[in-house]
Amino acid sequence: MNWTNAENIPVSNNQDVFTTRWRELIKNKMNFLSNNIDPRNTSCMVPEVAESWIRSKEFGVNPDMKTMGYMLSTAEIQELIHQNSLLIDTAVPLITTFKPLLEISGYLLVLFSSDGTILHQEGEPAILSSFNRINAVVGAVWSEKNVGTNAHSLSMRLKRPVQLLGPEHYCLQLEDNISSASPIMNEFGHVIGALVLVHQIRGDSPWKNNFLNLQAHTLGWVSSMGVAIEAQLKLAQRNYALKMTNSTLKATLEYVDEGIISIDHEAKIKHLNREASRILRLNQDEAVGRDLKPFFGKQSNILKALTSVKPIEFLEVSITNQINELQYLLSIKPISEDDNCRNGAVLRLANVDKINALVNNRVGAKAKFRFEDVIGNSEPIKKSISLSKKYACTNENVLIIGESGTGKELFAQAIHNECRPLGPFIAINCAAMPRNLIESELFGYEGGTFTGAERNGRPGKIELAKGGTLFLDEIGDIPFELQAVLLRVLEDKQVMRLGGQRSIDVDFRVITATNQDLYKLVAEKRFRQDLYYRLSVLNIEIPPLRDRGTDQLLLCQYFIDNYCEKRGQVPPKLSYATQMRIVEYDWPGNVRQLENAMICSVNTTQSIIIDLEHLPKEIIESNQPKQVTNTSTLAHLDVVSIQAAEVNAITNAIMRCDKNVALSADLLGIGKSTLYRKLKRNNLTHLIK
Ligand SMILES: Nc1ncnc2c1ncn2[C@@H]1O[C@H](COP(=O)(O)OP(=O)(O)OP(=O)(O)O)[C@@H](O)[C@H]1O
Repeated sequence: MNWTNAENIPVSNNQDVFTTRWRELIKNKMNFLSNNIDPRNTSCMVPEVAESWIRSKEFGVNPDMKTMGYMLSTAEIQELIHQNSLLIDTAVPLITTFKPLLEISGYLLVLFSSDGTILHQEGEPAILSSFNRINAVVGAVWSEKNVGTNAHSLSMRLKRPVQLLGPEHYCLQLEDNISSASPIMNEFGHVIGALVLVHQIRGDSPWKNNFLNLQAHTLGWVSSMGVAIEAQLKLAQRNYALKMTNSTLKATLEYVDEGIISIDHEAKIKHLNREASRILRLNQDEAVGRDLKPFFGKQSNILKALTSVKPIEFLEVSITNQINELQYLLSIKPISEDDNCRNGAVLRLANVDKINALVNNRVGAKAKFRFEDVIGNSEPIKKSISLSKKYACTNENVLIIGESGTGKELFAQAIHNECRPLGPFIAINCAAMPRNLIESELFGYEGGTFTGAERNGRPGKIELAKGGTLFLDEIGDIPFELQAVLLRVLEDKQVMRLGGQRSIDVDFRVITATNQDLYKLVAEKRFRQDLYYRLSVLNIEIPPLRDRGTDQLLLCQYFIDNYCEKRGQVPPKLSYATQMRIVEYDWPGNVRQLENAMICSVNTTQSIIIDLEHLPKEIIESNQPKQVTNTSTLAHLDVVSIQAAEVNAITNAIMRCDKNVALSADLLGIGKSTLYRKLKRNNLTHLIK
């Protein structure tokens, strides 16, 4: 039907407000469309509607079009539905509840996306099919740009409910409708869609009906539906966020390699991660609701802590599952609403072995030397290396015998790295440790064992060596009374802490070292014979430095190069006389003494030569030099040639005399002209410039 001619509308004497408004609107639209008369200047026009008419005209919308909007492609529709899934899932169930009412009342309820595309609609079959005829179907885009002024576009633009009365719609096809629209906004106030309730007025003279009351109701209805959808959306969004947080938390907990258990106020399991279910040997379903207390046996302090409001940190506990008893570090964080009432707690179980490995790593309980680091080509050292390599991969205890500073620990580390490189290397010097501490150091202690001890107890070095090597240096100095305990640990491979009740399994290898004659100590009853035999299953002797021939000079250069490299310095060379003294010297302190002597010499010399005078005093003044019978000892060495010695001497003198030629010549015991000649011959004239 066409109501665009206002003159066709009969005006009766008792014409009501509604009819008058309808008539005026038609008149205005005709004036605007045909004569371009600005609709904003008319009293019956809502300004926002007038502006929308103007925009619609500017967009080039044809007010007489028969089918409205345009269709999206199937793929575009799928994408749109996916993007608006939360809105659709929330709004459609609500719209559906009104379906029976809509079907008998001549109404159509339509859900639009924020860009004006139809997402869903329900209504009376007659109105639905009449709207379908003008392309009001799911996937059709009905924006202001292509269908002109309409209620849903205006409500989304103005962010408030809007009602359009028949001729207020821009297109003729919509003029027999009263449309009430409510925008739908998300929690951030962004418009995400709109809901429209359309009432189609049928009959030839719609203006005769007073729809004022109806208008008020429909606008109220659609607005409250909009509010309800928004509330549902917020809830759905929160639920979604909560779900996401929950699954992120779950994934994080699964990833953590510690056992995490949450319990209620009675210590019943509420949730546990994969590691905890592995520790307790319970799958996650059977664990929920189970009492956690039995897993801690009779450890009364833990049983109390499980239901207490006080947190605990890193308490050593043993957990008994169906198969075995395991050591863990337990932390409990109570969850309480206030200080006195506890709702539950979260427990953390950290694997003691992993923590020990971490601590060992951090405190440097690692062996850094390998056999490649053992410097020496002499027959005696080559023999020690080859024997050590043979013994390295057996699991037997090894006793290393050698004078002080010969490299016993170096060999122990190399043996460890050959077969247990990933395990800890725990070294104890039995001579350096106070007698009263050595026992607790070795075996550890339980909490409260003695005054000054840590409250929670502490593992001993033997426990820390689990999976690796325990290196007991100067084993001859271990107190006699401890020898029996050590023997038992070595035999049983179990350790009991001081003050403890339970034995802890320890798998480790023992390497001992001594510079004493252990068998003599046995004869003197200062060392237990049974322990001696247990420790010395395999023996390795490290030769003293004086028996290693030219290894001494190899070691010298190795230590000089190493030291200078660290300091970014050019390594000096040993003069012939220095080399002679080094091989003659007896080296009572062995390699350690030689290393220190080289560090001292590098620091003393100011030049590229280490001369006799730069060696430590005891070596220079040593009055019992070892006789070098065979000068071929030095033959393979980097012996300084006479010319090189001359260059060194001249360089040295000129540097010491601050480039003063006369003084330098004096110092060298030659004349000035001879010095000039030598400088020239050796290409050293740059030194005096
Ligand atoms: N053959 C070698 N090659 C390289 N460095 C060595 C060699 N022998 C010993 N050293 C070095 O000499 C120093 C002393 O060695 P180490 O501590 O192993 O001797 P030790 O016999 O265990 O001494 P002590 O009897 O005093 O315990 C260390 O810095 C070590 O790295």
